[in-house]
Amino acid sequence: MLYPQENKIRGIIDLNGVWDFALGTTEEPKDTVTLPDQMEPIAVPASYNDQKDDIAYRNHYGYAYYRRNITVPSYYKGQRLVLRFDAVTHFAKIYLNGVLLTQHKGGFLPFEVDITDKLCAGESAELVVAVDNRINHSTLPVGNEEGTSFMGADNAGVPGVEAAKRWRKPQNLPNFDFFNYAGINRPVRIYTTPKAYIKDVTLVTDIRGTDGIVNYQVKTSDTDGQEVVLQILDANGNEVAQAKGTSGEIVIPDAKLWEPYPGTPYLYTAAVTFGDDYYEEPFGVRTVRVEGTSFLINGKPFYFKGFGKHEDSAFHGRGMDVCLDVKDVNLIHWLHANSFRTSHYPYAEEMYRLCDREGIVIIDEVPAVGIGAGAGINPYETFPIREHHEQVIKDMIARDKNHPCVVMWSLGNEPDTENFPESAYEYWHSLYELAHETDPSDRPVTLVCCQNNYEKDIVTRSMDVVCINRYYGWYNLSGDLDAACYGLNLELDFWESQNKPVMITEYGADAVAGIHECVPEMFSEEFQVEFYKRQNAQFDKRKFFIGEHVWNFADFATVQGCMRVDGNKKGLFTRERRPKMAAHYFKERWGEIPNFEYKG
Ligand SMILES: CCCCCC[C@@H]1NC[C@@H](O)[C@H](O)[C@H]1C(=O)O
Repeated sequence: MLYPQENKIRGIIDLNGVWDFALGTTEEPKDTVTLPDQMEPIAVPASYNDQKDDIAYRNHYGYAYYRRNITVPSYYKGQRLVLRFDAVTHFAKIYLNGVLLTQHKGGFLPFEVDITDKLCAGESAELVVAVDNRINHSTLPVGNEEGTSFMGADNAGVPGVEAAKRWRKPQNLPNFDFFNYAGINRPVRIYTTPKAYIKDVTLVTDIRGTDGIVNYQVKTSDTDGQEVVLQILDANGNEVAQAKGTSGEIVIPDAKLWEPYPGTPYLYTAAVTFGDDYYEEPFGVRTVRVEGTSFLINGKPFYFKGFGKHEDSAFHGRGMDVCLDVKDVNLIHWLHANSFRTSHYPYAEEMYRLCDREGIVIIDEVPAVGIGAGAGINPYETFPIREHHEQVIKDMIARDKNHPCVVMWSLGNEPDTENFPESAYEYWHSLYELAHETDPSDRPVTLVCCQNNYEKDIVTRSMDVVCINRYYGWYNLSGDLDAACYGLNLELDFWESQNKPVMITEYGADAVAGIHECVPEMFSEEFQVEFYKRQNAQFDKRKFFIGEHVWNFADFATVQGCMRVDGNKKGLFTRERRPKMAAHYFKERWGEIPNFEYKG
């Protein structure tokens, strides 16, 4: 799916700004919608939860309604009009002049609808978005349907507690550790194209000697066979190659490669012309593949230095904030980091475009988090999520397939892979194959694994890269870093025998900024540093170990719970991006670790 673009042919009508808003109920609006008289202001894009200090906003459960008028200027007469939502979390029903236009399930990927025959140039209409924030066993991310949220506490069996759980209003119980922010979290736009238009562009790059190879495919609307012309422009806008036809191979002589920062992330542009339509797609010439226990970018063994992140900030909630994205990218450079995982959902397209430009490597993850319910319930037999899971994998790859910064797909985070190993293997291996089949560039595919019995888990070892989340010394052996390193090394011995590249995709300790101890203790900044120092020393001894992603880049919001101190405090930075001691530690450590050939 192409990102909306304003150029010499295509136009954009920006629908961001202040809309009207009202909380609804759990009753689903049908084919028509009527809105309450009283509505309040709401900013788009942003989650609605923190835009008003009102527990009803914060803890809402069910539908919420957004409304605004839209107008198509008359100078777009004769153009095709497309209404595009970059993300509405989690389920959206879109109404034009009160009549249902479309609907979409999934809160982290774009959807669009052609409104050419619904709204004429020079006309206005009322646009209404009904958004449902409820999560359960059929959604991704997964919500618990009874009991508690992830890390929630309970005293099951106590009469008063059990009665209160039956008495209380239905509410979201996230089976994941991030606040269930909801609403129109990313931009809304109408974009225009000619009636005969470019539907999609696919670019697969390779390196042959000093030449760059671009295998391309251009999909177009059905028309009378007008010609496709594809120009490759260099960073100065000069044509370096050209091809005609809807698909083919283009050679870029002496190509400049896309290299991760502090290398040069050189970007070319594929300028596509089809009839009157025109679209420019930036791309980079680079290769990615796994070879033995190495992860090769441009044929060189890459070492991941970075983190799991979140789209999370004050006021915006999970709403897109390009200022914060630029700030975070600059902090990534400041840390001498080179990568991050889009935990636990695909991020806004603007962040990938920024990382393409800045040479930051991304592991791209679908919102498949929370697939597990303990040893008693087999989620693979009871959670109705398979079809939706396949859809989000296809949609993520369709959206992000041309980004040079994306080097691996993650099928999900911390599912249950040990209690029902055969069911788990069948579920995840078929999704692994689907991702490989779907990606034209056939990137490596992984699944991020939770701290578990790695000897029983037959899924994690079957991935192209073993990605483990481990909390030795935090969630187990708490505070005892000697025992933690002993246990960690036993597990690393196991992984050494698997002959796969292994990276840690999460490890960390909550540190409340400002808590200091001469003798490091949990929740102090000193302990967070000591935790990393000790465990990194173990990783450094293992050549098959190809990366360290700390959890998390920054503190972030979660549901309330007795294990969360105003959210999750495992950040290297506070939520306001103030560095803790651990940020300074990693800046020094990562400043000494090269992107390539680390450990020889
Ligand atoms: C009991 C062991 C579970 C460890 C799971 C650790 C969790 N991984 C997924 C992340 O989204 C959480 O924030 C992280 C944590 O809690 O800080």
